[in-house]
Amino acid sequence: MIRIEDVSKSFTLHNQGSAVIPVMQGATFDVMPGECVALTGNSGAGKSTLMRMIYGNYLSASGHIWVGETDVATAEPREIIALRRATLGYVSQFLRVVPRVPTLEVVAEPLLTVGVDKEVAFAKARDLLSRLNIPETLWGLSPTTFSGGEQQRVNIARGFAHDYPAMLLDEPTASLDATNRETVLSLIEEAKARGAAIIGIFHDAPARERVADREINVSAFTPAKAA
Ligand SMILES: Nc1ncnc2c1ncn2[C@@H]1O[C@H](COP(=O)(O)OP(=O)(O)OP(=O)(O)O)[C@@H](O)[C@H]1O
Repeated sequence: MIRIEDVSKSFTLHNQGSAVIPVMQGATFDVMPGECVALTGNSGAGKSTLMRMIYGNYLSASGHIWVGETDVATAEPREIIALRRATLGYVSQFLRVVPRVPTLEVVAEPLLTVGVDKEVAFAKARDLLSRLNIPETLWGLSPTTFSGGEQQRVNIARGFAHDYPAMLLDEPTASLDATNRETVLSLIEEAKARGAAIIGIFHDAPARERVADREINVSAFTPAKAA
């Protein structure tokens, strides 16, 4: 479902004499439907950079990033938008929403966008919000004023609303209490069971050991330091 082929990346620091910093070289691996692969490696190894390239936020310098039939490395912006809408989900650590939209709508929106019936979409949103212990009294309010933990749980509910065939998870259990962490791990297990291909960064080692089928140490793709 996801195939990374010989991907490399360097950053050009335009404000520092256009210094070019190579951060990745020859990244190659794939993720099958129903499989969860955890990216590991030291801080600075390039885990987040790789996730951003797969989501199409960073352009890779070379190689291919297949998500289903789309090569994110060479896709047009409109193809990436279509991919994100139906195929590739991304649960980041922070919620970014349009102000004044009620929580229930924020969570149902990914389903409404792919044409799911309004009642079905809102029923799914209610179910996820209850599972993540967001009090019903908050569902009609915008999450902009919610606590950090509440926003994170709304973000997770939104990220799991649509059954994406491929998902990127950036520290999905970070700073959650034990009950909500358990719910998130169950959501990941359910997504795998329905065949989603998942790539995640989990600093929470027990969580990683539970949901990940394989680990890819991104340090293996760090370019050798220039002599
Ligand atoms: N936008 C950027 N401009 C310049 N350099 C960057 C940029 N983003 C990342 N880097 C560099 O790329 C390297 C990889 O960073 P990245 O954030 O991907 O690491 P990471 O493995 O996710 O680390 P952590 O576990 O600390 O989050 C680092 O050396 C970082 O300084």
